[in-house]
Amino acid sequence: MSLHISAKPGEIAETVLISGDPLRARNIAETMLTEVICYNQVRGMLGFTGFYKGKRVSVQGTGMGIPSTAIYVHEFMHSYNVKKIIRVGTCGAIQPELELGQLIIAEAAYTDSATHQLYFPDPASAAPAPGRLLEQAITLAQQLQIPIISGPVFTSDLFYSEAADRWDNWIKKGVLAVEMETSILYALAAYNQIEALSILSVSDNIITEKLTTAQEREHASSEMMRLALELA
Ligand SMILES: O=P(O)(O)O[C@H]1O[C@H](CO)[C@@H](O)[C@H]1O
Ligand SMILES: O=c1cc[nH]c(=O)[nH]1
Repeated sequence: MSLHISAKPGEIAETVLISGDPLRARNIAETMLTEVICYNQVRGMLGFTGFYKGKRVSVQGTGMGIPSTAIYVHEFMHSYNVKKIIRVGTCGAIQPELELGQLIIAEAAYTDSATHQLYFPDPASAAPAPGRLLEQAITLAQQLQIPIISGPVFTSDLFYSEAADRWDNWIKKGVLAVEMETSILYALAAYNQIEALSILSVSDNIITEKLTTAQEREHASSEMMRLALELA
């Protein structure tokens, strides 16, 4: 047991899918896994372990943002010996051509978060996806004929921005989308030499102002979940 996860030793698999939304974690467990156990309900951050095509995998809600995600990623690595973490999240696209539901594989994550700068002091550099999951996911998506695009994302501490020009520089740099967890996942995973990847589904386009509902975000894209589970 760790402070925020009540799983007994051995109850969490070596590969964990994480999602900001704990109800998305439950949805993945209920619809895609067999022989499921719920190993965590502490603070409502649901965690489940089950099997996908015979392979043991866990899925855990982390809550929103860098500080909350850092707690779960730390406890997975240091208390449960987790070796691969795959984020299945939603994001707001900042390139106008990106449609709702488009899957993005985060090659790297920029951020202006001060927490992240404890690991990556240069805010102009992006944290790359650590390990081989990135190239494996791109190959697998081609084999499974799941349309994806890969590129950099931006991890923000703010969901709502008051500044109208907040994204201008990042749009010019070719950043595809904004979300709130990937940079710390990549930084902590690299620091501890484990593998990590974020697969994101576009839930809104900040430029065109197209939106999905909260319920659609809970269920997100079934192709994203399939790609993540095949990768696991
Ligand atoms: O869908 P999830 O995984 O929660 O990810 C995105 O959605 C939340 C904001 O609505 C933030 O956590 C952001 O990163
Ligand atoms: O962080 C996020 C996630 C989804 N959509 C956004 O606009 N921002």
